[in-house]
Amino acid sequence: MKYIIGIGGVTNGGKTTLTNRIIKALPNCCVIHQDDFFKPQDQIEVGEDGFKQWDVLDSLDMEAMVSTVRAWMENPVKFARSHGVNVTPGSKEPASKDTHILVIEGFLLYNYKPLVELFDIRYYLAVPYEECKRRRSTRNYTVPDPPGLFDGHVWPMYLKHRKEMEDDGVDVVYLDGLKSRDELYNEVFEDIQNKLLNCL
Ligand SMILES: Nc1ncnc2c1ncn2[C@@H]1O[C@H](COP(=O)(O)OP(=O)(O)O)[C@@H](O)[C@H]1O
Ligand SMILES: NC(=O)c1ccc[n+]([C@@H]2O[C@H](COP(=O)(O)O)[C@@H](O)[C@H]2O)c1
Ligand SMILES: [Mg+2]
Repeated sequence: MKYIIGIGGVTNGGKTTLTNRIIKALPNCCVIHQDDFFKPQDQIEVGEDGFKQWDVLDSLDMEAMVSTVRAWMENPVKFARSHGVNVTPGSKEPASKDTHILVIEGFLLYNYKPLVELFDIRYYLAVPYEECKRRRSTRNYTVPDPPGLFDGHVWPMYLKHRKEMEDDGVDVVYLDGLKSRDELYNEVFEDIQNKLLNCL
């Protein structure tokens, strides 16, 4: 069985932190980080507001990202081996036989049609404005945020994409990013275990 899990939501919601714990706990589990698909800086458009438009689908090579997901779907064992993931042989237990899991994490997972339909379950981490702004101010991206980027571009784009996703009726499981790392991990891990058992 193949199972694709999305961990999406707002920047600094805790997606990467949660993902890194979840993938360690699941068997035969590969991961794809959307951050790895940002286009080079010189290809990022500058908006009328003067800011580089990082937080839009055009800043990402989404075709390459979907191709990577499809490569996993076609041959998860080959994908795992070529990405250094240990593949354990299918045990005789029905609950673990030939189960392959892919976790995809990123801030714009559910606004791109060819990707959104590939998920078996979609988690969505959210944190309020003040906390998001506070966490973001401590982050060091490969390209540092210029002054005013959060209020001028990042937060408005988050609200826009979230509204589009909700208007499109995308089915997501909301997670409260204010909960502790442990609480989030336990909640999501338990939910995944139950979903996997229901699938088998
Ligand atoms: N549950 C949490 N509670 C408080 N801080 C968190 C939590 N999860 C992550 N963080 C912190 O918030 C920041 C962003 O986390 P990160 O996992 O990189 O988020 P994202 O990938 O969604 O941008 C980091 O400084 C991280 O240590
Ligand atoms: N990885 C990069 O090359 C890069 C560059 C500039 C901004 N960013 C920021 O990364 C954010 C998405 O990543 P997180 O969800 O982990 O915060 C976006 O809000 C974007 O502004 C990333
Ligand atoms: Mg991240």
